[in-house]
Amino acid sequence: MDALKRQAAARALEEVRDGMKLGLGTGSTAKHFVELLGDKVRSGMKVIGVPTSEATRDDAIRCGVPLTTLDEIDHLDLTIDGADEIDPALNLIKGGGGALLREKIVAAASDRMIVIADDSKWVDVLGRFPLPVEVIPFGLAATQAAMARAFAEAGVSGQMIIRKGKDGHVFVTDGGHWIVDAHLGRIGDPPRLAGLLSVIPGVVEHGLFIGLGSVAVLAGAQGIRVVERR
Ligand SMILES: O=C[C@H](O)[C@H](O)[C@H](O)COP(=O)(O)O
Repeated sequence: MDALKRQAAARALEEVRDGMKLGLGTGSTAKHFVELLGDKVRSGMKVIGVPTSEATRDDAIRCGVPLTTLDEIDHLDLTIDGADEIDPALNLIKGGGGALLREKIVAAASDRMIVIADDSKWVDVLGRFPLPVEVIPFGLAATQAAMARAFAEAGVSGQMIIRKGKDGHVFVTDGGHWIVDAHLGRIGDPPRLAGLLSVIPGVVEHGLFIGLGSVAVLAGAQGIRVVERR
């Protein structure tokens, strides 16, 4: 699986040109990309990256990739990031690693987003992977009740679980928020659910990426498949 992730990352690297401003994703697949990009930088390629998490910032520094922020620049040419699920419309579920907020800000500031993954992430319908929703701890019960109403309106339902870290304590995102993982099973209309979740005051952001992925690079046993958003 790890070899497939690296193959997808290597294929995406072919799209990177000298001088590009890049969004650097988070997770095990994006980490391969950062490492391979580091090799290119060492051989003379000039790029600058905006990391989508503290973990990716550390990786990029380790690999020698020059960094900036979206305070210093307001626009990126290309973001390369992983995903937890990808559907045929290139709607995504992201946030399994808890980085969805910065990932979405960075993807939205980019001309293009290439999603890199092993082909196990490709699904007909999103939702088997629990949907991460980043929330403000204040008023959590009220926010969860509003989320349940949004789910009902979008025709889905399921358990909501506050994410815990490996240490057993509540997982806290880079932005200081919590994550509620919603086990919905099958999300029939992702854009509708995304819209309903976005207007809940206690929801900072959710892991549905709609219309952001431009291309998916999927590595499988049969080779690499590149899918463009129609
Ligand atoms: O918050 C984490 C990100 O959305 C990741 O890109 C996503 O979870 C995929 O990670 P991985 O490449 O490790 O499967």
